[in-house]
Amino acid sequence: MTLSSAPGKVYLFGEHAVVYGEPAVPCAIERRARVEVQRRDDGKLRVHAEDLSLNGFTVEYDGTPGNGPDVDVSESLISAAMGYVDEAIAQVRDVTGEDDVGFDVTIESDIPLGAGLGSSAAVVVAAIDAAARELGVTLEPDELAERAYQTEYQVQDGQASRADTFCSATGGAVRVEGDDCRSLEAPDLPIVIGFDGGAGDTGQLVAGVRELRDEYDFAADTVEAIGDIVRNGEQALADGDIAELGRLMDFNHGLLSALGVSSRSLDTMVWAARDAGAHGAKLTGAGGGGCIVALDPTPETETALSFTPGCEDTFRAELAEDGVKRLE
Ligand SMILES: Nc1ncnc2c1ncn2[C@@H]1O[C@H](COP(=O)(O)OP(=O)(O)O)[C@@H](O)[C@H]1O
Ligand SMILES: C[C@@](O)(CCOP(=O)(O)O)CC(=O)O
Ligand SMILES: [Mg+2]
Repeated sequence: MTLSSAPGKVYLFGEHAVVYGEPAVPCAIERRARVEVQRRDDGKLRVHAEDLSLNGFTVEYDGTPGNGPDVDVSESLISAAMGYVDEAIAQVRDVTGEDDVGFDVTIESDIPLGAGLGSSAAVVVAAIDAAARELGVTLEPDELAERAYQTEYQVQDGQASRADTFCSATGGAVRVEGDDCRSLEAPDLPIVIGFDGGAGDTGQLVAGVRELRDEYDFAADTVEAIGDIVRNGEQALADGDIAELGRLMDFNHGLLSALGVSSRSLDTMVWAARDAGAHGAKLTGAGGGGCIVALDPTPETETALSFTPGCEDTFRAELAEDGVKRLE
């Protein structure tokens, strides 16, 4: 039995635009997915994921073809939900050369699904790390991040950046631009998260931005402008200038909203945070629903969010210094 964990993340800046080669700065947070893996010699894949619910059902899924879970939902919905784990195991079979190996996989996570906190990347990083180690192969950080990226790339139909997976694998604050991935020095940031209880479909939201960008030059310019915000943001981060970081986050949210990936509840939470005196606030991740990230060293934003209709949960997030952790 082998157990690894990996953190989720928030985007300080640059989601979506990073898919088209602009830089982005995500930051790992102390909310983790833990994946326990046990080798099976019958080649089957059995996945137990308590937190994975489809239309209100919690499923236990045996990945064997023709042996789907006993719930009243379509096969396509199930494969959409299980795609990340299936592909992560395919990457492990490939990297170890053990094409026919099977696994029992148990996933436990404190990261809400589809909410912009990178649950998919955390599950994928921890699953690849644990399954490879279960077969006696300890992956170097670069190889682990690359395999995790390939997993997201496959599942999201070729529309993924290296940002989430690199950040989850290495921890801390990182900067990703195309295939250039590096760690950044970051001050202690007063991160507050608001969660509307909902989720967005990353693949669909990325596809929507792609269509806008293909159709309108001004949408392509908007994507480039997000890149400019990120470059300014890096400087503000290096200077430890929280007020400037907040202003740039506000601007970034406006441009994401223009690209159609915000929602009423995300906007409501962003405004609640701003009204409470946060330095800045924006949606994080793919959008459509899920989480916002705000910067506020005082308790005001958390208090305001806890009274905001549509905000289901609010909490402070510590920067996760460590990426993947090898637990057993
Ligand atoms: N606890 C979990 N158990 C099993 N699968 C998970 C878990 N958390 C995330 N996943 C996988 O990640 C998907 C959500 O990823 P995504 O849509 O990219 O949102 P995000 O990465 O913002 O949370 C889920 O549909 C599921 O496939
Ligand atoms: C929209 C995007 O930039 C980030 C998606 O983040 P999340 O899966 O919503 O946490 C897509 C990507 O970078 O692969
Ligand atoms: Mg994701």
